Formats: sequence, structure tokens, C-alpha cells
Amino acid sequence: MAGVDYLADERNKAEFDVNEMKIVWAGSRHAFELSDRISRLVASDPAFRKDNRPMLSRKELFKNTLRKTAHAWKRINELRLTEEEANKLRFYVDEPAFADLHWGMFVPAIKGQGTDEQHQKWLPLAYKMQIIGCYAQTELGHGSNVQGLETTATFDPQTDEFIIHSPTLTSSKWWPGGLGKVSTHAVVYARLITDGKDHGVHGFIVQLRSLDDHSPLPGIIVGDIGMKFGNGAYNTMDNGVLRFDHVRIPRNQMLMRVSQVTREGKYKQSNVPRQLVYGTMVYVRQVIVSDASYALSRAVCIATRYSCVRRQFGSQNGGAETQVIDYKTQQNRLFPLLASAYAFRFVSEWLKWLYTDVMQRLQANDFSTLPEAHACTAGLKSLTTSATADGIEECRKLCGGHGYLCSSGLPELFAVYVPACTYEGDNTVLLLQVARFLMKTVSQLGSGKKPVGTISYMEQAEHLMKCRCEVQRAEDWLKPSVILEVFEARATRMSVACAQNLSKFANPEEGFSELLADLVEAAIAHCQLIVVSKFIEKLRQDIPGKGVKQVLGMLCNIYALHILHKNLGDFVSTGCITSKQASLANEQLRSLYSQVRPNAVALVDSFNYTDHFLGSVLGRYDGNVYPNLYEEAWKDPLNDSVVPDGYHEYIRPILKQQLRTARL
Ligand SMILES: CCCCCCCC/C=C\CCCC(=O)SCCNC(=O)CCNC(=O)[C@H](O)C(C)(C)COP(=O)(O)OP(=O)(O)OC[C@H]1O[C@@H](n2cnc3c(N)ncnc32)[C@H](O)[C@@H]1OP(=O)(O)O
Ligand SMILES: Cc1cc2nc3c(=O)[nH]c(=O)nc-3n(C[C@H](O)[C@H](O)[C@H](O)COP(=O)(O)OP(=O)(O)OC[C@H]3O[C@@H](n4cnc5c(N)ncnc54)[C@H](O)[C@@H]3O)c2cc1C
Repeated sequence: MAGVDYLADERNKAEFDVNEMKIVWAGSRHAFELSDRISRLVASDPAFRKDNRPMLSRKELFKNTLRKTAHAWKRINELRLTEEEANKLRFYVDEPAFADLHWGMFVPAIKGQGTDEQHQKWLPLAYKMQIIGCYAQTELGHGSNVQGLETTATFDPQTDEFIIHSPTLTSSKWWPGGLGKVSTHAVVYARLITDGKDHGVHGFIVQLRSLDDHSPLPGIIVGDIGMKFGNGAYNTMDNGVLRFDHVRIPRNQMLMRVSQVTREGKYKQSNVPRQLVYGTMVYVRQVIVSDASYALSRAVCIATRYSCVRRQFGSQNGGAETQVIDYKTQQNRLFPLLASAYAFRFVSEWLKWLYTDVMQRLQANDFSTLPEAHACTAGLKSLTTSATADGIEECRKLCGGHGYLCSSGLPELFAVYVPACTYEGDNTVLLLQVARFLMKTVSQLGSGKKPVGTISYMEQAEHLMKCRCEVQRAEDWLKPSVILEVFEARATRMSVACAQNLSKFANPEEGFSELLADLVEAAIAHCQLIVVSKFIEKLRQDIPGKGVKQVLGMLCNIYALHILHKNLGDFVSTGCITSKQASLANEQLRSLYSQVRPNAVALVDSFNYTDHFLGSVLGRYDGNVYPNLYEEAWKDPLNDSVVPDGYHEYIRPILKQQLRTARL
């Protein structure tokens, strides 16, 4: 029945103003209106259809992506979209493509590491897509260890050129998105060698393919690295392999903001930290945190709507069965994910602010906040992507058997999303960067150097090491000051314990290696504290709209108390809370689930996702799941004929043989 809203009752239960919540989710009225307009534009354009992706072969899939990307670019130009609008359009097209790396890494690498002159030369070409670029850093033999890269860029003073070379098989560039089949250019990371001296890894702009016929330039071997996890999914992207055989580029194609090579071959470093060479990664990690909130909210939206539609058991006198969302087990799995989606949204807004602030400071040669920005982007990228990947998979299970169908949208979402735990820095490797930052901070306590920003809580280390949680009743867990202190105490105690254990080793690096697992846990505790504290900060702001702040308060408490419940070992063993207080937290959590329950569908409606973007029969806005699921099944190519291809070759002979055997 078209037009019936099967979730209307659920929507009527909401205790807050959904339209105001949509604005909170989007970040501002402007952001909401822009996002709403662009999402509808994409949804209404048949060229952006995506429901056939799992059925396509790799070649068809890739060509389809090329077609869509070209169409998107055409629409961006026809409609004269702003950069913000164009980014939203690409987001709602929802198909990983070479353009992500062009706009997301190639352009930012030139902007961040290039000189004014290089900006003038390359950015106009890139902005008009007259060249298409990728970010070629990772190699077959090294990804995490950037300092271990092997590609060389040797300066030749005779010709004023660099010679880019892949000396070994393991030095082949391997993974860069957009490289395999599309990019004409790349920012290539290679060891800079002048006068026989190795100056470490630097970025170089290298042309890879002819701008006339797209063939690889002399000395370049380039191709796709092959099928990846899942059908459809990330296989729309041409992750590539690239080898150089003494390829020459002009000297002015080394990105020279951080350091320069003069005409004479002299290496000079600007008065900026060498880590700025890693600046593009910091930028993208911050974007990835924001993307985590979108990916998780999408899965949660599907699982929440479907959990209201789906009924199992509990029928009384022939009445309706129980909606599965009313089972406390379902709530205990689903509502913390709903809360996490909101928590990640708010922490990503803050992280974007932090990043912008750091960039402004860098312009004024103030590098003081760079270490914190690195630790926060690395740590939050790791925390949010791991939680999101696990959360999407949990949402699939929350949808029971139907969640395993491609038409639920969840298998593809998981397959596309899960590499986020690896790309842009393996999550464990990134947490270890946070741990280094924490150990440095602890070692400086009492030295007069004040910890600032997200680590400023360590200034109270003396208090946090011995404070006792004051919770006596379940409601006490609703006080933000109580939650904050407990999370700060846990993070401090775990970091200090690691530092104390480290100090027992004569060689600090040996100690660090031995304690890696504990260090990762301390880093996670610190990152979870950041997420909790940014949610609490958000609630201190003026948030208009009936009931909006109240329901966000519930989600904030669910996020914090669920983390506490899942990590009870940490909180209890460090003496931050007692086991009695732990059970009071659990009691409060159950009560919060009941309070959120009537608001669940409205909370996912607030994401304002179109059915096109969700791409899920189970998550349809109107909740009309079964007829559509049924109809969807018949679209499968296997159902094109009643008797399958292969019947005569393979099924019939078996049946006949069985008949003969039966007669014997
Ligand atoms: C519209 C936008 C769309 C965006 C597109 C989004 C999605 C696209 C999809 C996929 C893209 C995927 C792209 C990639 O994967 S690109 C490759 C990414 N690779 C990595 O992330 C590699 C990870 N490794 C590293 O970053 C480094 O090797 C390291 C692990 C950080 C170690 O580096 P190094 O050995 O040099 O450093 P040390 O550990 O010795 O530390 C020395 C000091 O430097 C500080 N440091 C390290 N990194 C940074 C940084 N980025 N910024 C600032 N400071 C940094 C570190 O803390 C040490 O400081 P100290 O004070 O202790 O000396
Ligand atoms: C889909 C996808 C897209 C990508 N796109 C790009 C791109 O556009 N450009 C680009 O340059 N690269 C790209 N990459 C590469 C990506 O950045 C790397 O794969 C990533 O940085 C991880 O590095 P690795 O593969 O070397 O992992 P490894 O470092 O080999 O990790 C293997 C295991 O070792 C562990 N490990 C490694 N070092 C340590 C340590 N010091 N301590 C403890 N444990 C450790 C890790 O935790 C992990 O469990 C992409 C990768 C993927 C999957």
C-alpha cells in the first residue's frame, strides 16, 4: 500500500522536536538545508541509482563508477555548486571513487605541503580536474612505517631534476586509491637523496599518465591491485600498484613548504616541524572521524526502524507479537550504538574546530598545538572507526536473517567501511601514537610544563589518583561531574600505571615494546574520555527545541555508562568505582533505555537520510518492509528464468542417476 507510514505510531511517540534535532545533527540550519537539498537532488537522479551494485562484475562496476563520477562532475558544474555542496553531492552519491582521493588527499597534500608558487601552478589544474591525482605513499613492503619507505627521489644537479625510482619489489607503491586506472598525477612519497645523503621521506608531484591518451609515461608501470573484500563495496575504487624506473621530474615538483632543495642541490629545512610532511594524514583522519558518525548512524537507522517493524513472540490472545525493539537485549545492543553515532557527530565537530585552529596557528608559525592535534586525530580516528565497523556488524545481527541480505544495505556498508580501521593508519599503530603522547605528558608532570587542551585533566593527577566516586544511588550516575571525574580518574590511573611500569625498564623503547597492550588500553581510555567530555560540553551549549536537550542528555549518559559497563575491569581494578557502584550504573542504564525507547525512531529520523542514501529495504522510511523485501527477491538475476541455467548439464543428470539408483 503506497503512502502508508507503518512507523507513524513510533513517530507519534517522540518527546522532542525532530526538526530541531535535524539541525543539531547537521551542525547548523545552513548545514541542514544544504544537506537536505543535495541529498534530494542525488536521490531523484536516476543516474545515481545504486541498488544493482552487488550484481555487477568488477569491470561493469568500475565503469559504472566512472559514469557516475563524470555525471556528478557535470552536475556540479551545471549547477555551479560550491565546494561544500560538491562535497555533499559526492557524499550522497555514496560510491567510493577516485575523486575521493583527488579532492580528499591530492589537493590537500599540495595545499598543505606546497609553496605559493606550486599552489598557483597545480591547484587551478586540479580544481578544474584537468589533472586527476592520488596520494601514493604506501608500498608493498611498508605502510604503517612511513620512515621505512624505499622509493627514492635522487637529485641530479646536472639536469636540475629528481630521479624517482623503485629500487626493489617491496618499494612498489601499493594501495593508493584512484591510482590503478584513473590518476594522471600522484603525490608520491619518496626518500629524498641529495649528494648521496638520505634526508628521509618527502612528497613529489609526479605525472603518471599521458594527458592525451592516458597511457603510462615512460618508466612507469601502473595497474590495479585486484579485487577486495565484498561484492561491489570498495571494488568501485581502483586501488593501484606503481613502479618507477628512473623517472625524471623537474626540481620544482618536490613539495617545498617544509623543506627545499636548491638549484645547487643543497637541502634546506624551513623553520617548521618535519611532521608537517604528514599533514595530509592529520587532515584526512579528522574527516574520517566525521564519516564514522555518518556510517554508524546509517546502520543504526536501518536497525532501529526494522527493530520496530519486526515482531517475534509474545502474542497475547492472538494479538500482535512483541516488536523486537522492546526486548531489553535488543535495546542494550542498539541504543549504545545510537548514542555512539551522536557522540561521534559531536566529537567530530569539535575535532574539525581543533584542526582549523591548528591550521590558523601554523600560519602564524605557532606549532605548539600540533602534538595534541596529532594525538587527537590519530586516537579518535582509531576509536571511532573500530566502534563503527563493529557497530555496523552488530546492526546486521540486530536485523536477524534479513540483515544478511544485500537488500538490507548492511553487508555492503560493512564491506565498504571496515578498511577504515586500516587505511589512514592502522588503528593499533595510531593508538600507540596516543600512548607515546600520554607517556610524555605523564613524564612531564611536576616539571612546570602544564598539560593543555584534552590532556589538561592530568594537571589534577594527584587528586585523580586517589579520588573516590561519590555515587550512592543509581540517579547519581546522571551527574556530568561524576561521570567526568570517573573517566578522568580511570584514564589518569591507567596512564600513570603504564608510566610506572615503563620506568622499571633500563631501556625505555624496550619497555614500550613490552607494554604495548597496556599502552593501547590506556590510549583507548583517554580517547573515550575525550568523546564523553565533548558530548557533555555540547550539552552545556544552548540547544533550542522542545525536549531536544533532554533526549541528548539521555544519549550522553547511555554512551558514558555503556562504556563504563563494557570496561568495568578498568574502572574497578583501578579503584575508580566499587562493584556496588558498577551495578548502580547498570540499573541507571536500564532506566535510560526505557526513556529513549519512545524516541528511538525519531532519533534516527533526525539523521534526515533519504531512502536512496540508506539503500536498505529494512530501513525504509515508511517501514513497509515485507512487500518490498518480497519484491526485491524477484529482481535477482537467478530468478530471470524459472528453470536455472545449468539445469540440463548438472541437475538433471544427478536426478536421473538417483532415479536409476532408486530402481536398483
Ligand atoms: C572530502 C574528504 C574526503 C577524504 C577521503 C576520505 C577517505 C579516503 C579513503 C581512503 C584513504 C586512505 C589513504 C591512506 O591510507 S594514505 C596512507 C596513510 N598511511 C598512514 O597513515 C601511515 C601511518 N603511519 C604514520 O603516520 C607514521 O609512520 C607514524 C606511525 C605516525 C610514525 O611516524 P614516525 O616514525 O615518523 O614518527 P615517530 O613515531 O618516531 O614520531 C616522531 C614524532 O612525530 C610525531 N608525529 C608523528 N606523526 C605526526 C603527525 N601526523 N603530525 C604531527 N606529529 C606527528 C610523533 O608524535 C613524535 O613526536 P614526539 O614529540 O614524540 O617526538
Ligand atoms: C582500502 C584501502 C585504501 C587505501 N588507500 C591508500 C591510499 O590512497 N594511499 C596510500 O598511500 N595508502 C593507502 N592505503 C594503505 C594504508 O594506508 C595502509 O594499509 C595502512 O596505513 C596500514 O599499513 P600496513 O598495510 O602496512 O599495515 P601493517 O603495518 O603491515 O599492519 C599489519 C599488522 O601489524 C600491526 N603493527 C604494525 N606496526 C606495529 C607496531 N609498531 N606496533 C604494533 N603493531 C604493529 C598492525 O596493528 C596490524 O595488525 C589503503 C589501504 C586500504 C586497505
